[in-house]
Amino acid sequence: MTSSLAAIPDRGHPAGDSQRQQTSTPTNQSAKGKEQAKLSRTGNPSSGGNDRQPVFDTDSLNEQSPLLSPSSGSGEDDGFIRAQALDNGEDDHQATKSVWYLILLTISIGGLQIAWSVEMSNGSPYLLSLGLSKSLMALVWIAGPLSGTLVQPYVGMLSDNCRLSWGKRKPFMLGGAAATIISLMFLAWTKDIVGGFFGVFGADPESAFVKNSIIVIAVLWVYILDFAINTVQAAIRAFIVDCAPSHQQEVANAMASRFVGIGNIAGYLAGYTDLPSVLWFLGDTQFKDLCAIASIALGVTVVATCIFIRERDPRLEGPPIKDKPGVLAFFNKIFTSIQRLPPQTRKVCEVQFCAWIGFFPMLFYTSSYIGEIYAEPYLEANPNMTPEELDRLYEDATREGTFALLIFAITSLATNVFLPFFIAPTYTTQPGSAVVSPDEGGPSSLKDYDEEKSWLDYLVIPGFTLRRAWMLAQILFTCSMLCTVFVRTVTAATVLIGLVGITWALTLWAPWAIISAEISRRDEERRQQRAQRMLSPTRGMDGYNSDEARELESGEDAEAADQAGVILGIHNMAIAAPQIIATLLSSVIFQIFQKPRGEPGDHSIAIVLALGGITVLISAFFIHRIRDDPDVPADIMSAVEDGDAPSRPGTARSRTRSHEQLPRASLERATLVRNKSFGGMEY
Ligand SMILES: OC[C@H]1O[C@H](O[C@H]2O[C@H](CO)[C@@H](O)[C@H](O)[C@H]2O)[C@H](O)[C@@H](O)[C@@H]1O
Repeated sequence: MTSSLAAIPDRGHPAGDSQRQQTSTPTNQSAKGKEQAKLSRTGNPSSGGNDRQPVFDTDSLNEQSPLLSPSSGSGEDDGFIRAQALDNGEDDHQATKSVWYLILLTISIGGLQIAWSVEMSNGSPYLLSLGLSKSLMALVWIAGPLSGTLVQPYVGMLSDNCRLSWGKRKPFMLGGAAATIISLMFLAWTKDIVGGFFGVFGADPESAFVKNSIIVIAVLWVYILDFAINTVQAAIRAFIVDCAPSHQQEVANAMASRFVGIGNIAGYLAGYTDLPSVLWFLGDTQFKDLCAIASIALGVTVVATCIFIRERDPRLEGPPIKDKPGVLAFFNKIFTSIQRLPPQTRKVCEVQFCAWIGFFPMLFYTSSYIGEIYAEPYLEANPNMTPEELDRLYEDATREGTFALLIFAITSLATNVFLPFFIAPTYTTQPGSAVVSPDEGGPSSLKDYDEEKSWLDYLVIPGFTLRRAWMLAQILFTCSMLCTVFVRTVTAATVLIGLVGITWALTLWAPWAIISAEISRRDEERRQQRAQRMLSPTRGMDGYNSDEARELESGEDAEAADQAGVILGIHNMAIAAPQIIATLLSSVIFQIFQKPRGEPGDHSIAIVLALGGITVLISAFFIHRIRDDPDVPADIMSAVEDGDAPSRPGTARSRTRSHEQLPRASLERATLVRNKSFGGMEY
């Protein structure tokens, strides 16, 4: 795998750096590596070339260097690995990334979303067309939440412990994508494959046996598909955390949510188009064509991400935790990991757990809700419709409902595109930053503040942080859902659903941004600690002495075990598990309030939606308890807010002055980086 940082412009590196990376051959790297890996005092191009500060020459220390092979055992090479580990504090991955990098990093989640939207919007009609009964449909719907609850933490755990040279997440992204594509293809062609197979043995394709076999196998493929999709989703989310720098987690996740929005709309629009007449070569039915499109989109985007974005070599992290095999051990591990979740992540999980009880009915029953409102006056006017008339009425009603979902998807995407420009930045300490005082050469970590203030900065609403926007969006959701009980026109109901598109946009963005920033910071701290350990002469190549290595193997150093994969997996459990609860609760409410098909006055869905709105209100309260700047000491924060420290991008002159005013101790802690939420036009 080639170095992505050589291919993609990276603002964190002067052009000369990346050019050198591109032109360095293994031979000349090894030749100059030995002398340049030494700690040397050289001019730092990032600081204008007029200062002298301790730097490592990263030319000879990049992860492609043959000198850095963890399997190498020579003392000299060991020295290089240690040097690189020390240098990790300022490694490529913490440098500010360009918008192109972020696009390539997150585009695969858009490809995946097309697969999701095809399954969610067309999966049920397809299975019904095969003859599956509506009552058994619930068995299929439960596959999504079930796989989300089980697969994502498992994949997270496996990928955290993966030590393949090409990365921890890429094997799961590529393997999961291949499995998703295979499942989509088999699902779409089930009738042909199963019918053809039994046909070889002379079975009648119209026989009950063949038809039932087709249904059973199709349902099986839906389960495999959901498990495969969740594998890719878990790996991509962790990949974003691993590959975006800590201070760009907000913007990376904003980008990801845009791709989710684009993927959704692309999926819905493809569903509207008469595909067999245009894409006949992909298949003779709408569902076959949709599955083919989703497969191509997923395959292309995942491969693009894997080719252009370089992961850290996980072998440099030392040996993986040896988890005990077995189902019990897995649940035990998850339970332990839940107990020691990082504080912000724990709070976000509480929010998600409550919120998704309310989101699930909104996502799944919206079209039926709008449809009921549409049908109501016709049913009142004509209580004795024939089954055919009812079918026609509900077909029109479903179209109205689907239109509302399209408005919802458009509002959501528009919010994801434009809202980031208005969000006030939060601050984070940057563990990967060099802590060097100005008199020693200036803090290179504060390069963000060198940027000129652009006109986009004037769009920012002071105090309107991502967390507050998220909280307000949840309250908006509650208000909209409570209104569903009173609304009686399709237009008004469509407006309510359009409004909750804003909530959905923030749901796809804020939680991941908050969690990812926290995990990314912790990972970086851990890398630095490891780097320090590696400098100790009593340590092994993995940075641990023999006692620590034993602890790790036995899982005693449990704190070190929880990385992005397992934490994000647990976060996904907090999304998926409440969907199971919501399914059960809503079926109870339907039992009580639902009226027979064709009878007016059925408001059962509105009741479910309104109750969901209340659980989302509880989640808004939990958001209220999350801090905007959890890791920034109060004195530093107030210095920033008072303008004593560089709070906003300003001129280099003002930056330097405010730095000189800070005491050394504060300065060291004030390796403060702005967590930008904005859209990417700034790059
Ligand atoms: O988080 C964004 C995603 O939300 C849904 O996925 C979640 O629910 C699925 C079951 O309905 C579950 O399998 C998955 O693990 C959860 O993340 C939604 O289905 C996706 O479209 C969306 O990207």
